[in-house]
Amino acid sequence: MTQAIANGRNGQNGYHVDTEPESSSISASSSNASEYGVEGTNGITNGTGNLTLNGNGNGNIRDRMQRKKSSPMMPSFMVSAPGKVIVFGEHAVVHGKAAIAASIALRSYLLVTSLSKSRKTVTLKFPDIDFDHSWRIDELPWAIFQQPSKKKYYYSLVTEIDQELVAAIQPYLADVSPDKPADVRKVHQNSAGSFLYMFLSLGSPSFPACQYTLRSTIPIGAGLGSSATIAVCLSAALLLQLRTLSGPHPDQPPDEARMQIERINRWAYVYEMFIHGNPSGVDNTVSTQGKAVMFQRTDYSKAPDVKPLWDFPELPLLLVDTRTPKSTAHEVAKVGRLKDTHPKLVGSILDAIDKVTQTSAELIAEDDFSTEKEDSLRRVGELMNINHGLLVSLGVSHPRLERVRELVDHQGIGWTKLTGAGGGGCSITLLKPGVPREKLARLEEQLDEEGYQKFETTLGGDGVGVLWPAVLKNGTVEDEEGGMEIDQEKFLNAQGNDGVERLVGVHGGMPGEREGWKFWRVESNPDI
Ligand SMILES: Nc1ncnc2c1ncn2[C@@H]1O[C@H](COP(=O)(O)OP(=O)(O)O)[C@@H](O)[C@H]1O
Ligand SMILES: C[C@@](O)(CCOP(=O)(O)O)CC(=O)O
Repeated sequence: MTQAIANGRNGQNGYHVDTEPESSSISASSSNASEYGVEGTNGITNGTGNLTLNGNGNGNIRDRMQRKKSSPMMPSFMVSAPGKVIVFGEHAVVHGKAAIAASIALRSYLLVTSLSKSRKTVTLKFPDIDFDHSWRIDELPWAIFQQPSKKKYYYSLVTEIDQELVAAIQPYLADVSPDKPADVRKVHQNSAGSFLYMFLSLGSPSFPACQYTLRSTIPIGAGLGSSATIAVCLSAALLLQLRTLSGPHPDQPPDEARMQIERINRWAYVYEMFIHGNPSGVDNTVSTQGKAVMFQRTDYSKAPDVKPLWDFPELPLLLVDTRTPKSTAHEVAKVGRLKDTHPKLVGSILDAIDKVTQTSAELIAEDDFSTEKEDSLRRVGELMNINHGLLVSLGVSHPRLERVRELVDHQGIGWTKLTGAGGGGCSITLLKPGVPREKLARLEEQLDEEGYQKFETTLGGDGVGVLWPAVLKNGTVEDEEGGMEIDQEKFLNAQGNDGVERLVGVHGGMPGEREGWKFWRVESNPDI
């Protein structure tokens, strides 16, 4: 049940009391407002049992709002989300088949800084892609987003992008990066459009002025889900600013944590839909939840089936970036066209990929499966090779990916498949046990000479995390008692990926956990 409560100027402040069907026990104000000592700007709580409505839905609320004190600014905070590899099932997953994906240690980091009320602007600062733009909040097209037939809430399940709303955003993209080359400008406008769609859907004209500064250690457009990490970071940040998330905190019951993750994931998917058109949602799901998942979306009007694979093995993987840019939308559309032209044939290739995914899930669930056993690794490796062959037949490989197979598989070093959309991007190799060190060193040299980038990464880390407030102990002279505040300048000045990791990383560039970052942990819930 949803009761939208206007403050007398229908929808002007976007105040609403939401009783989420599947979550009526979780309050919109939740524990974090008090936990973090934040008095919000636009939250009216439910779940407290003391909020009543009169006939026109605004009486008591209006009284209270008139009495509402001016609220202090939110502290700066950070959100982080991991990239992913698809181990089995990319492309087939767009057509309703299962895929297995796992999070990786490379992550995006978003710093949210509040501005004084007089500023009234919202800013995106994405230095990795040289994008910086501000909008005046009160000039944005709120009216159309808040029409009763269009209005969405933090818990809404949005499964398609509304083209009328997209059209309403267009004028606000016109002055985005006017001096950049057309291709760069398109990327910036796409980022801006996705953000505005989510901001306007969730926010209100009274949303606090703020800046979103993003840095990422994930190569862009390489098949490691970089766009999904941004989607997840922005979704979590907005929902936190609206105080519609509880936690994360260490004692949080797993089913409450699951609900928070579900909310973040739903809105991250909206961002991904805007950027990609027809994404399966596997990237944002694994980025939100972390670890590894078996994912399937048979009906695009419903939420996907997501089965966490808590015991996903720590496979010895080599991740290689071809450094050849690709477009996910382009590769997905190519497969779609091939399917339209040869429905039966492509249908059976997609079925075969599904079979590979299912077989691998069964294999790694076997009691005697072990990453120490050659036979176990060989069977997974063979499935990866089959999956790659099927992707080749769908036309989504690339000569640079085939060259990795030549250098690695044909030398007996491992089993390789492309990961993500293909057409460039990255490959993953499952390394054969017992390959001589010299052989591996030669491979690394050769990859380096040919302009490939190699990543050593672990699979299955934490999903979306929050650092609230943005204060960390870095063991430097800048640390005051209680830590060092991460401000925008420090964040922007961090040198390269290592600098970002050292300054704000969830592990601080070291093994183990760093104090400060918190995660919604859902492991112990057997139902998801
Ligand atoms: N570090 C970043 N900063 C800003 N935007 C980014 C960043 N990384 C990715 N993006 C956004 O994501 C898009 C790439 O997404 P996509 O093609 O799906 O690649 P990937 O395979 O990495 O997910 C970029 O065009 C840009 O809009
Ligand atoms: C090809 C696809 O299965 C994965 C795309 O991954 P990426 O954008 O290359 O990280 C598309 C999707 O699942 O939406």
